[in-house]
Amino acid sequence: MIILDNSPSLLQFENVFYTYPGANQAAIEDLSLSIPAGKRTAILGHNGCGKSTLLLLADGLYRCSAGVISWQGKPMQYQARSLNQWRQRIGLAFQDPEQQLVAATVEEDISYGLCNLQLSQSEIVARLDQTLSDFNLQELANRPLHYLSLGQKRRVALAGVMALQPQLLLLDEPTAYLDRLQTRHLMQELDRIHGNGTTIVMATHDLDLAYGWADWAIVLHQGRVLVSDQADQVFNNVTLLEQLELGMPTLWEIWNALPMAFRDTANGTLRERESPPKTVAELRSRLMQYQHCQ
Ligand SMILES: Nc1ncnc2c1ncn2[C@@H]1O[C@H](COP(=O)(O)OP(=O)(O)OP(=O)(O)O)[C@@H](O)[C@H]1O
Repeated sequence: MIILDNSPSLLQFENVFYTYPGANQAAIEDLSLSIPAGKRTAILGHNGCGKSTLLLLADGLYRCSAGVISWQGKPMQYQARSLNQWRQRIGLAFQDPEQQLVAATVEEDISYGLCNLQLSQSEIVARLDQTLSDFNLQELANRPLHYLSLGQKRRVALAGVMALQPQLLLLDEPTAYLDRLQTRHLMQELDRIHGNGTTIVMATHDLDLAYGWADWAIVLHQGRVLVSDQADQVFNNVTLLEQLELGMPTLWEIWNALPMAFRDTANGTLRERESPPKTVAELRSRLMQYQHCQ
């Protein structure tokens, strides 16, 4: 079921197909979706369901075998010049930052993309400085990339994408291999980026992460969209998530395992069902509120 959001759509896929050379089955099959502007969209699904392929198609790195991919209604053109413009609007951070980083040092890598935009020297320097500061990379600016940890490489790769000031940021499993602290830092960076007006799409199989972060969710299965809807609606669709064996977000499960009385909130004389909490802090605060009322 594909629900259309009221927000204007930035990116649309219409009946898109993609088959890898030599493969006998399509990785993306008759896929239609719309990415709402201003939202945090999570693309969910098992390994191999087509998340990375979808993002590579969205960035124009792969060309669909059939169907149309459009930006605000204008179909993607695959000539080098059009693709260059396309990629100024849409930035993609790869699952593996090693595939993204091309230069010798942090500073050179971030400058590389800026030089390709043919900006003036002063604009390049200004954007480089701003990006190093935004991503807290000043101390690493001259560090060779091969000396960096994976988490640092991810930060540099994301910084390189954001230096180009895209309107839409695509992230492929951005928290893979990151520890909890690095994940927290990344999510804070994403909050800042989103707060500055960038629409974000994140492909992930981490349901807990998506649950706490997304306001829109798309579930992929075998190269097709099964559902595209408000994240709360998707996470409340127990039948679908269980059928796909995707599991349920941990906080959602804890909340629903609590006795009914915990889950209702006093509102005057009425008691209303609250929506499940999105963070552990929210859950704790609601439990304390409940104990306080007893
Ligand atoms: N280079 C390739 N050549 C042939 N088939 C590929 C290639 N890359 C991916 N595939 C196949 O395409 C399908 C979709 O893969 P894709 O990497 O897009 O899935 P994914 O949802 O991103 O998986 P994961 O969560 O493991 O990253 C899978 O069946 C995969 O085996």
